[in-house]
Amino acid sequence: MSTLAVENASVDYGSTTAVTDVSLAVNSGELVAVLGPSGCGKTTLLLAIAGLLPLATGSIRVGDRQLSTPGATVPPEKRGIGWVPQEASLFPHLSVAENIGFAVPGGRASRAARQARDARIAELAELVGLGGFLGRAPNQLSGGQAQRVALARALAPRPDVLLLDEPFAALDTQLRVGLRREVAELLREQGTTALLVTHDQEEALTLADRVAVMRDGELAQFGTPEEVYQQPASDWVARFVGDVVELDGEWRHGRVTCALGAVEAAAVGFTPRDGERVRLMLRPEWIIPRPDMLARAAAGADARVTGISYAGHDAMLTCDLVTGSRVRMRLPAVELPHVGDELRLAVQRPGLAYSAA
Ligand SMILES: Nc1ncnc2c1ncn2[C@@H]1O[C@H](COP(=O)(O)OP(=O)(O)OP(=O)(O)O)[C@@H](O)[C@H]1O
Repeated sequence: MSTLAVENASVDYGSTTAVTDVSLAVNSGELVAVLGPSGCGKTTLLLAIAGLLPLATGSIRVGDRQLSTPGATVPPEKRGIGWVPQEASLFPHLSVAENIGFAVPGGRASRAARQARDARIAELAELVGLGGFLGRAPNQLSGGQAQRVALARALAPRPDVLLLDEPFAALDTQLRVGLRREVAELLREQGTTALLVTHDQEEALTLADRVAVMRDGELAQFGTPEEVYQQPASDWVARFVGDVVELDGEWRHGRVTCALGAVEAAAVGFTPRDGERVRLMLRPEWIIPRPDMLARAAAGADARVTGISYAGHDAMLTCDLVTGSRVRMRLPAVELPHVGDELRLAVQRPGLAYSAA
């Protein structure tokens, strides 16, 4: 597999620019998720990488091959790029084996070439867990099985780069979670360089080595899942990637004085003056209860639990602060407080301060 380098790429639909000046380098064997809300340009970027749309500016390279520049686009079938679409879109009149082998040369060639092709089809069917399904027709497969065939078909010609366009979106929740984990493991085992488009934050954070967050055609942040979640580059990224607790406050000496007390914080993207109004953002699990009496003296704020949303492994608590604000706090569902309990809340790691302007 090879590296994929997208540099300053812009893509237009007539007078509408759908992708603006995006630069993205995917290392060999890396799985990168392109995450963003509907209409932000994810699919357009993928189509340009696949060679189905021309670039208005910039370039796309795989390894040392220049594949797209404005005015020159290597056609899709010559780019060495595989595509797994949202719905499997298998050829209905072909068997599973014929679908997998569709893009593998050798069908009408010598006996040795045919044998190599059949071996590749069998190997891939095994790889995606469908070794016993080679003779089946697509209409005899479940949605998850069809999507596995689509993955095997895309991997069969040994592409340099694999593009996956929301491949799990059409599957029900349980199947989606299981299949996406399997697929990520398989891609890692194969050392596949892959770009996965999704609008599902959890999918991006759990599967990818790095996440490219897109907004309105631009790259809003490109980093590891931890970076994107713990150090969002803007308040928009913070809100889009996960739950946030937002409080207005005043910046003073590296702390934000707000309804939760004087909370230590890092300013993101600006240098606040002492006394400046800022917006503090916290993840709900950064807030913890301090039920012990000693905590009374510690920084924090008194609160009453007003709601609990139980999710099995953890729970989201809604707490009303005596100062009048409301915050949400995520706790492991081991020993949970009850609605009506009074707690003292503290923040266990520095929050993020964004400009209130
Ligand atoms: N063929 C087209 N002609 C004109 N504009 C288009 C065309 N296809 C997409 N667009 C516009 O380009 C922008 C990006 O669309 P794109 O499909 O890339 O977004 P997306 O992030 O993949 O969205 P979704 O998650 O809903 O699939 C949108 O504003 C869309 O309306």
